[in-house]
Amino acid sequence: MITQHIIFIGAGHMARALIAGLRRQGVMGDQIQVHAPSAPRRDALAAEFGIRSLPATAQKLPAHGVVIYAAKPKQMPSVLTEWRHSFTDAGVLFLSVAAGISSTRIAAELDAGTAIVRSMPNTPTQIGVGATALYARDTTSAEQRQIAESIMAAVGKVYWLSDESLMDAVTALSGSGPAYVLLFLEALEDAAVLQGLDRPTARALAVQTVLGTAQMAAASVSSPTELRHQVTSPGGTTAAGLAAWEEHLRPLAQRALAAAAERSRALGDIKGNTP
Ligand SMILES: NC(=O)C1=CN([C@@H]2O[C@H](COP(=O)(O)OP(=O)(O)OC[C@H]3O[C@@H](n4cnc5c(N)ncnc54)[C@H](O)[C@@H]3O)[C@@H](O)[C@H]2O)C=CC1
Ligand SMILES: O=C(O)[C@@H]1CCC=N1
Repeated sequence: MITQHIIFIGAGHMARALIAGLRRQGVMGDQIQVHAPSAPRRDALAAEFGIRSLPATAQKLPAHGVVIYAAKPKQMPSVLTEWRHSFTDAGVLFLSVAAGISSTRIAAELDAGTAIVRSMPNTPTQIGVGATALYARDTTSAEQRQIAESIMAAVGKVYWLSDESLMDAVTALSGSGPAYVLLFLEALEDAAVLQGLDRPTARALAVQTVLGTAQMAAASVSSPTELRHQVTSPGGTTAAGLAAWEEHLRPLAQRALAAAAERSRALGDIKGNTP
């Protein structure tokens, strides 16, 4: 059970996905507060989820609270400057979801000894099926690691990394991944419409096919390759379709993940990042 007070800095898409997931899991509205400069944005979250809405200005943190950094990477320096003195209270955990920003960088801006966990969740957390990678600095106690894990496990699957440099690859895969899958769904839907299906039927069949296949892969001990062979009759329709996919898909996946990982590394260069 999550009993800690959870303080969100940032009221955007990722904060909303996490808050929605935590509330669905029974975390109480009065355990969660959200800080952001835009009152309409944070007030909308407060109204939707029954949580507290507060300005972006720093305030005293509750003992053993968890601060979830969910503003943009480029806002991290000014936010840390604003909040750094609030972290002097023992037991507060800083849990970042920001792409690219290393825990070493965060630690340099906060009191030595502040507990820091860096994470990379994704938007399916909002319905409890997220994928989150976590990395803890050695200033983080076993109990605080467990708290970070409980928060992210409440909204999906959790994977610990022992090497923080892998976070860029994780960001490229599961952090950005929902957008790739959604683009794939759009492309399948449009291609099916081109083949004559009406749009609602095309969309429903595309979504159910991706969902069912992902569930089958998750439930199976067989590899994706073995499962794919079960679908592929010699000389059949699947083999014909796969030949077209094979021409581009693997090199494209490599290019896409390399580009996203490179962008993650660039976001970590706080002076050079733009979004
Ligand atoms: N959207 C996604 O799928 C994922 C996003 N992330 C990370 O989550 C973070 C937030 O991303 P999004 O929610 O997509 O962005 P967003 O643009 O939707 O939200 C950013 C929020 O930060 C707030 N903000 C700006 N300045 C602030 C300040 N000084 N103090 C407090 N709040 C401030 C804004 O008002 C806004 O509510 C980023 O660091 C991103 O790298 C991580 C995983 C997935
Ligand atoms: O696009 C981004 O930068 C963020 C990080 C992972 C998903 N969205």
